[in-house]
Order: sequence, then C-alpha cells, then structure tokens
Amino acid sequence: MENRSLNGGQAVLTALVGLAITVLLIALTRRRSRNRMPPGPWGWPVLGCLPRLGRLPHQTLAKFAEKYGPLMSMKLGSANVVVASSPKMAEEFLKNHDKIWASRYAPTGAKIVGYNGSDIAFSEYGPRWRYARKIFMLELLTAKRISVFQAARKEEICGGINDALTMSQNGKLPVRMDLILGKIAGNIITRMLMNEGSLSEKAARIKDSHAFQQALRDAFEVVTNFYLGDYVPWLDRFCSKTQMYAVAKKCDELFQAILDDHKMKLGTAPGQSETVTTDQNKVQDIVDVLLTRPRDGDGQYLTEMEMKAIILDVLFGGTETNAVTVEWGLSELVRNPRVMEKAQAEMDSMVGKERLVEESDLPNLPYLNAIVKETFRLHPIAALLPAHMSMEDCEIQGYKISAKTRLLVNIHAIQRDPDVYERPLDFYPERFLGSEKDVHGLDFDLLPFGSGRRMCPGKGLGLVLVQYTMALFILCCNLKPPGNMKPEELDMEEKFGLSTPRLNCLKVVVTPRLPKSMLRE
Ligand code: HEM
Repeated sequence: MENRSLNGGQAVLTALVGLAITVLLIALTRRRSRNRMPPGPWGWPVLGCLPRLGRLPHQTLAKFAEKYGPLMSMKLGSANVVVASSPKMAEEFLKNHDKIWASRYAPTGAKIVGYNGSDIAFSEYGPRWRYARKIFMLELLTAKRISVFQAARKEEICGGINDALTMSQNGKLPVRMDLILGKIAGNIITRMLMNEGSLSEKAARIKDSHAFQQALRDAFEVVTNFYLGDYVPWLDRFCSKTQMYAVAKKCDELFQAILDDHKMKLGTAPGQSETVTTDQNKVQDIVDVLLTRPRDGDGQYLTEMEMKAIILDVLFGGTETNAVTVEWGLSELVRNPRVMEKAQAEMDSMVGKERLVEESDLPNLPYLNAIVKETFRLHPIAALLPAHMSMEDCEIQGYKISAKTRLLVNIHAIQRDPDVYERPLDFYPERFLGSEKDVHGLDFDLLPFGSGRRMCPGKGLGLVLVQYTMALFILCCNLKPPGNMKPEELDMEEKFGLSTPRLNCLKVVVTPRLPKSMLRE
C-alpha cells in the first residue's frame, strides 16, 4: 500500500518535472527566436555572401529563398542584410513596418554624385527628404504638368519611330532599339526639365550636347557600379574615388549652367521669388518651378544644391526606367507574335488607321494595359528595390532585426512566385484582363514602383510614358527579329544594376504599318 502511494507520488513528480522542462524549453526557444536573425546562407569571412551572389544577385537570392524561406538574413561584407522574397514579406516591411524601414542606404557613388544625400532617391529618411519629396510630387510632377507636356511626348516618340523606320530601310537593316528608346526618353525628360522656349542658345546647346548625355551616362554608372567600400568600410580607404568625383564635378557644372540660365531669364535667385514676374502664358518647365516657387509659410525653401539634386533625380528616374521597360516590352512582343497581333487588332478597332493614338485613348485599350502590367511583372526595373534601411530595431515574424540593417525586397522573385502566378515565366498578358490587380503599390505581388513611403514618386509620369510609347510603336510599326532568327530565339538575358536592362540590346527590323507621313502630323 505504502509502496503504491510512493509510486503514485513519483509519477506526479516526474510529470511535474517533465512539464517544467517543456515550459522552459518553449520559453527558451521563443526567446532565442526573438533575439535571432532570420535564417540565411553561409558567408565567407570578411566578404560574407558577396562572392556567392554572382552576376545576377536577384536570381541567386531567389534561389536562396527557396532553401531558407521568404525572410532571409545574411552578411554582405560586414553589412547586415535582410531579404524579403514573398508578397507577404513585402507587405510586412513596406506596409506594416513601413516607417521603420523608410530610410535608405546610399551607396558611395550615389552620395558623391547626389550632393551627399541631398537628393530624394538616396537620402536618409528625415525632414529634408520629406520636404523635397512633397515638392516633387505636389508641385513638379502634378497631373497638370504631366498633361501640359503631352504634345512634346507625342512629338518625341513619333520622331523616334521615324528614325527607326529610316534606319531600318523598310525592314532591310536591324535597328538598335536601346538607342532609339534612350533618345526618346531622354528628350522627353529634358524637355520637361528645360522647355525649349525658356532656354537661351547656350543652355539649348548644353541640353543637346554629347557632353551632357555622356555626363549622365557616367553618373548613372557611378551610382550603379559595385563599390567594395559600401560593404567592407575599412577597405574604403584603399578604393579610388577619383573617377566618381570627376563625374560629379562634370554633372554639377552642367546642372549649375542650367540653373544659371533659367535664373538669368527669370531674373531671380532661389528663395527670392517675390521679385519674379513669370509669363502666365509660358509653359513652366520643372527648373522654372523650382526657381520660382515661393518660400513656404515657415520660411523653408530649397537650396540651390537641393535643386540640382532634384534635377538629377528627374533625369535618372525618368530616363533609364522608361527606356529599359519599353525595350523589354517590345522584346516580349517580338518574341510573342500572337500577343503583338492581338494588340494591333485592339489598336485598329479602338483607334483605327486614320489617325495616331492619343494619350486619351489609353484607358480604352485594356489589352495594351495588360501587356504593360505583364512587362512590369516579368521585367521590373528594380529587380531588387534599392536598399531600404531600418531606423530602429524591429521584430518581424518573431525575429529581431537590429537598426541600420539593409533591406532588399526581391521584386523579381515576388513577381515570379508560382503560388501567385500560374506559369510565371510565360509572357501572358491575359492574366491581367478583368483583374483588379494594379501597379499602385497596394497589391504586394505586383510592385514595379515599390510601395509605402519610399514608393516611386514618378509613377504617374512613368506609367504614361511606358504605355504611350508602347501604344505608338504597336500602332505604327511591325517589329521582327533580324535575318532568319525565329521569334522564340530572341535572347532575354538580363544585366543586373540599379535598373535591370537586357544584357544584349534589342535589335529588330522595323517596317511601317501606317504611312510615314502620319508621324509628322
Ligand atoms: C517605368 C517607370 C518607373 C519605374 C518602374 C520606377 C520604379 C521605381 C522604384 C522601384 C523605385 C524605388 C521604390 C522603393 O524603394 O520602394 C523608384 C524610386 C524613385 N523614382 Fe521611379 N520609376 C519610374 C519612373 C520614374 C520617373 C518618371 C521619375 C521622375 C521623373 C522617378 C523618380 C523616382 C524617385 C525620385 C525615386 C526615389 C523615391 C524615394 O526614395 O523617396 N521614377 N522608382
């Protein structure tokens, strides 16, 4: 009897000890995961995972995510980096914890060319960034200003198509579309910045000069090129920055000349707009607006340096993005004649062949819009969003991520997620017909412009540029691969960078669908 009650007591004791150990283990596991970074791939000493990223880091990171999950962490050099690779994770960072992650990591090249973080794209989150971004969105790129330059866009795109047709000699010769599209986008954006009517001869020469185009290309390279000091800061002193400073100086001289020219015409200095009389009938370009905007109620105004940084943002943001996206879009149409024929049929039935398509036609062209969305999905300009940075510690999915961690959102992986998109690698615009899904930053599985506080402030202009350029090409030309190349043989290899262009430029033969004279209407 005594023995039995002893056994019973032992059993209760054992159960209690077991329970205590279980509770302790659960508590420990929870605590460890609270203090733990998300899982991720191994890295080398000093360089971390950098050598493992390869030529196309967005694709490598997508493969890592298949193994380690949609929230990964790793060291790139000595930098702590987290990578979000699913729509849910993108929403966690860009919506649920947006404020914490709204700062930006600025690479050295961007700091040097971008006036040490005075621009919008690479500046840290703070009052000056908020101020400049507000002006950018509410004063520079208003719907009204975008619409005022409608005729300029049409003229430049028609001019580019005309050039392509002339160069191709009725389909005999292949044409480099990167050059045609780069020129169209560059001309449109510089006209919005520096409208012809407001330029002196000197400034007009600067705008059209080879030196200006070259300086912008060089600056883009400086911002985009890999720089080891951005990842291993103690190696910074051994890396040469001479070239970066030379490019920055060249750009600054050109931007200063543009400002000075406008100032001379307006008779003003920044922050002294009270003295300015502007001709109400003249279309104000972006530089005019920057120079003539009155001081704010609290006495704030943009310094000349900030204005030049904004000019750089407009040139960078508005040119490469548009040209690269349209080049991908046209590549897909060349590779998929079925889609091209369907798009041309829509164009013929909605617009006809007696006139050119107008921007006001765009809402009535659902298939074209689906093509543009599908292009943004398969070929996002920012395959990885430019690195965001956390301003304080942040807990996500039970993982504790420390302040100053860099965030990469893998848009490439998200927009090819087989759980979201059936046959994700196919170019199939029909998937968007009748769907509410759009690119405005609310659908976390389609984020070509990002989302949240850092989302692209040029989305309205960017969309219309891509849609309208595609529309005019679809209406006015036939594009085919050169020689005996079959459409499906066109290579679609990517190059990694701030934008994600084609590795090899698109070369096609171009023939007219409409009389060439219509392009000069
Ligand atoms: C096809 C067109 C375009 C695409 C796909 C595009 C895409 C993007 C993306 C993905 C970002 C980063 C968002 C993030 O970090 O979350 C961005 C930022 C930015 N874009 Fe665009 N963009 C386009 C056109 C434009 C245009 C036309 C402009 C101006 C004229 C512009 C100016 C900017 C600026 C200033 C930023 C930095 C915003 C910030 O950091 O606060 N973009 N864009």
